[in-house]
Amino acid sequence: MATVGNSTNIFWQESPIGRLERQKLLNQKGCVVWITGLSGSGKSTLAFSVNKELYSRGKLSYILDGDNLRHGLNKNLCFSAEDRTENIRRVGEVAKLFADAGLICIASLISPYRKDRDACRAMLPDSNFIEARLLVDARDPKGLYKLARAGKIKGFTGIDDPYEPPLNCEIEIKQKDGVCPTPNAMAGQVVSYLEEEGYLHF
Ligand SMILES: Nc1ncnc2c1ncn2[C@@H]1O[C@H](COP(=O)(O)OS(=O)(=O)O)[C@@H](OP(=O)(O)O)[C@H]1O
Ligand SMILES: Nc1ncnc2c1ncn2[C@@H]1O[C@H](COP(=O)(O)OP(=O)(O)O)[C@@H](O)[C@H]1O
Repeated sequence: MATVGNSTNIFWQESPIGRLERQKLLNQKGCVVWITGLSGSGKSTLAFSVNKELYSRGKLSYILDGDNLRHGLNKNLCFSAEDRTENIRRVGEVAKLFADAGLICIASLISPYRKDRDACRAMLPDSNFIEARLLVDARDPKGLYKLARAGKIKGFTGIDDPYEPPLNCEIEIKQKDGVCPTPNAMAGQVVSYLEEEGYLHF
């Protein structure tokens, strides 16, 4: 008998087909690529590009994008510190399931708090949490910064809400001479890392 959180009398059920069998089937290793950065820094663009590049190499990945998940799984959450923490916790748990399924799970969320990202890292076995930080000038295609600067959106990350950069991330994507790398170049940096670390083969 076990108690987990608020659940009592629950038992873990182990399937005879496990992570290793699925990884062998897919000829890849499940992991989470966690993309963090300000709104408009290119998280979704990078996620799409990595997803496409992996697809072209016959590798299965799946994107968990903050904006999209707030249309469903996380539609009851707002942008208070408490709700952002719950947002990241839920996505971390879902990402863990996708990695266990053998997929390369690409999570792209602002995830502004270091402790929340570190909690997701701690959910994953071994070193299967790869944190990629986008350190580039944010763009404003949705006009949100303009609204936030005008005081029309309160608690906007980077304006009147905090962003805590990673202290030790696996991948940092930066501008060179003030120029942002192209989406393909950014994705190349991530895919090369996955290749070098052995995630693209079983
Ligand atoms: N207050 C505030 N602060 C930051 N962002 C805001 C806010 N309100 C709405 N949005 C829009 O929500 C998108 C970010 O959602 P996330 O789930 O990634 O955010 S978080 O990780 O919980 O902080 C973010 O999308 P991206 O621009 O793709 O990052 C915004 O479009
Ligand atoms: N590497 C890049 N080079 C040029 N434009 C980019 C690049 N990455 C993203 N963009 C553009 O910047 C804007 C914000 O990108 P997006 O991926 O939506 O960011 P985020 O998901 O972090 O909010 C979009 O208009 C996108 O087309």
